[in-house]
Amino acid sequence: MSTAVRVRGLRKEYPSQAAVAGIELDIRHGEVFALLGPNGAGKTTTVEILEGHRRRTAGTAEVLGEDPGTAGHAWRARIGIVLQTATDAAELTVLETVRHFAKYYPDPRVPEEVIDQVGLTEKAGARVKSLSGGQRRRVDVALGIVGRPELLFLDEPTTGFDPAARRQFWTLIEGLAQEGTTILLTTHYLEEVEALADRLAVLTGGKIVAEGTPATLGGRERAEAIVRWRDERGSHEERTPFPTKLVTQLSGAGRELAGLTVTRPSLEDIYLNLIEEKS
Ligand SMILES: Nc1ncnc2c1ncn2[C@@H]1O[C@H](COP(=O)(O)OP(=O)(O)OP(=O)(O)O)[C@@H](O)[C@H]1O
Repeated sequence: MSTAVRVRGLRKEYPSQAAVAGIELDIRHGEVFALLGPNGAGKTTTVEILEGHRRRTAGTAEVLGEDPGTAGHAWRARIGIVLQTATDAAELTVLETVRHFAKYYPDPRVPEEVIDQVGLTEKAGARVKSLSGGQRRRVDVALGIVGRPELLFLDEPTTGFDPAARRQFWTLIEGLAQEGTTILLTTHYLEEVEALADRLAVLTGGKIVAEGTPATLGGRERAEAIVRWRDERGSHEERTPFPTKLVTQLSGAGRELAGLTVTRPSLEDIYLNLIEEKS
């Protein structure tokens, strides 16, 4: 797989602080990559530089083979963007809005199909300004994908979605990924990362502090398991790298262990540890 996004030594300095303080990033074609980090970590700044919407102070960035700071219309037609702030509520209907945006692209998706994919078919004839916040966010997603982008930027795409809409959105993203779309996602939802991302990077204070797959981030796969059980002496908890061995010993000759659970740290546990260590 070749590289869709390549970033070296990326910096963005404001008079008061460095919002991005030297980032290296490689995202392969067809990959779903998540950027995570607390508020103010530099995620949106990074993504906006890669979209060509913000100038960098130093470093290099290559997105679909071009420098986003100087790339032109043809490049812009190959990327899709869902910004953090919702589309201005217009007088146009959902269908009119999606049709309007489709005209900017050389090979757009069929507007009605896109509206169906984001679950807004019943609202196709409604004015965008009459929609709820979560429904408007779905319009944003529709506008981000109508141009059939090779690379899709999603900045906190599911904020304001109800749980069912979020699941539906994940299915949509999985479908786009299967078609080969490269996706760069920022989100605060760890379960979203677990469901969608092939790889992720954690950003704090403008720096990448960890990178990996959801299963391996921060040594997650090597983390000790916690075994909990109860017996006549009370509740017990033991940490061990070998939970199967411990459970086998405890259960002896088939003895049933009351309240037995074996847990490993969740992605959220790992993430929160990383953030705490670095702050
Ligand atoms: N135009 C600006 N002028 C000065 N500082 C800015 C500007 N834009 C962003 N910053 C600062 O840069 C830092 C990074 O902001 P950024 O929006 O990239 O964070 P983020 O990780 O996307 O946060 P969130 O999760 O809240 O969206 C913040 O401290 C922010 O205050």
